Amino acid sequence: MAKVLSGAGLRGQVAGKTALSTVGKSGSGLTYRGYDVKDLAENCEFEEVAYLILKGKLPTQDELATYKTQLKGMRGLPQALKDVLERIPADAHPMDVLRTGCSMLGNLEGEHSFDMQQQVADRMLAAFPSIICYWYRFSHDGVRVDVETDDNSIGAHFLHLLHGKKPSELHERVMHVSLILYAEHEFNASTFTARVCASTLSDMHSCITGAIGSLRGPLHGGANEAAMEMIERFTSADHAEQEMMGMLERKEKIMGFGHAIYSESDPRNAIIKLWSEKLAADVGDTVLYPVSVRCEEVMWREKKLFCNADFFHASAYHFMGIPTKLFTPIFVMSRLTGWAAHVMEQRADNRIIRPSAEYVGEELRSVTPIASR
Ligand SMILES: CCC(=O)SCCNC(=O)CCNC(=O)[C@H](O)C(C)(C)COP(=O)(O)OP(=O)(O)OC[C@H]1O[C@@H](n2cnc3c(N)ncnc32)[C@H](O)[C@@H]1OP(=O)(O)O
Ligand SMILES: O=C([O-])CC(=O)C(=O)O
Repeated sequence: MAKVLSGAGLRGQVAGKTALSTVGKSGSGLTYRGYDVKDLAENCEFEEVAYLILKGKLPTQDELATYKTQLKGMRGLPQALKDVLERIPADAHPMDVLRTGCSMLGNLEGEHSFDMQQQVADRMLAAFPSIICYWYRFSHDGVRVDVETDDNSIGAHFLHLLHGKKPSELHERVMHVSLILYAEHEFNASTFTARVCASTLSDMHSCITGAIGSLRGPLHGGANEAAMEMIERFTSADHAEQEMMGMLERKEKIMGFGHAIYSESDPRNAIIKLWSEKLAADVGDTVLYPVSVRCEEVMWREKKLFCNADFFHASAYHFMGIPTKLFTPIFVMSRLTGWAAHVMEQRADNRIIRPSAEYVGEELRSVTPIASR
């Protein structure tokens, strides 16, 4: 049954056109340029999907190899950017680091013409894992990592920089799947932010910096971190159930559940849940995965609320040894493709986005001189 889409938050309003994705349409729940996300997650690497989203078609073997080589060559960071990253304290939120990193990159390598948009998007795709890991390793371990790795994928590059060693095949595959699942999602809040910014004919770095700020909130991308903070407090499935019942009674919001558009399930959940289960077996987990499953059961039984893409990402990332505060930055590393493609789409058929407001303030009145107020 489709969700009734109306009311506050612009729900149900068509705010523009897109050829990039469909969300919650009958049949396959999520498609990128006509391909079901499940199909893409089963059969593709993230770089193929990034190419699809940014350049409009799935690459051939040769095109993919050339694209990956090109991205590999763009992983380095200018010294001035490294200097800025070294000044950001260890207790900063990594999403704020990425926001600053993206903005600084725009100062150093600005988009001077829209002809550069593809190149600027590719550069960010290659540089964001370097930015986040350079800062993380410097501020937490006092190490200046060499960000120019020869890893064959963005996900492997990220895990290599983070852990100081190449990831296992399993972890690299999970990163491909995760980055594919997060890559694009129509007019969600952060993408809409990017499109509003693009509609003023602003530069790509400004659009992406704004989008990072929108994704950071716990009602959007920040939910994967909030979900992790919740599930790690539970010591067993029964304990999880008991605590969740209390939270529901107190009408607390439970992060990682519900969705603005989907009504019965988020198609990305079943996919990442399966990988979380595999990772749980790989690390011998007997707590976090069963806890997560019980949370899912309780929320459906009590509220008919389902896990969104963020919920099982929490345990999956945790099993790969990724610190919780880096969860949402990984979302950025992926969603960047959707954001940039939306910016390009907006520019190709632009009118400044400027809705109207319903005025609910005072009627017209005159100013009382300050001495008489
Ligand atoms: C993957 C990337 C994403 O951004 S997915 C979303 C990530 N965010 C979260 O997980 C945060 C928790 N979820 C929420 O806050 C909402 O479900 C979000 C996603 C913001 C959607 O909001 P909205 O469209 O307003 O929800 P709704 O109209 O379906 O709400 C109906 C009633 O159910 C409630 N509800 C909803 N979600 C939760 C939840 N997670 N925990 C507890 N209650 C929830 C709403 O408050 C609403 O209740 P009521 O009718 O106002 O009494
Ligand atoms: O579409 C939304 O509102 C949020 C979401 O799931 C996403 O951005 O992936």
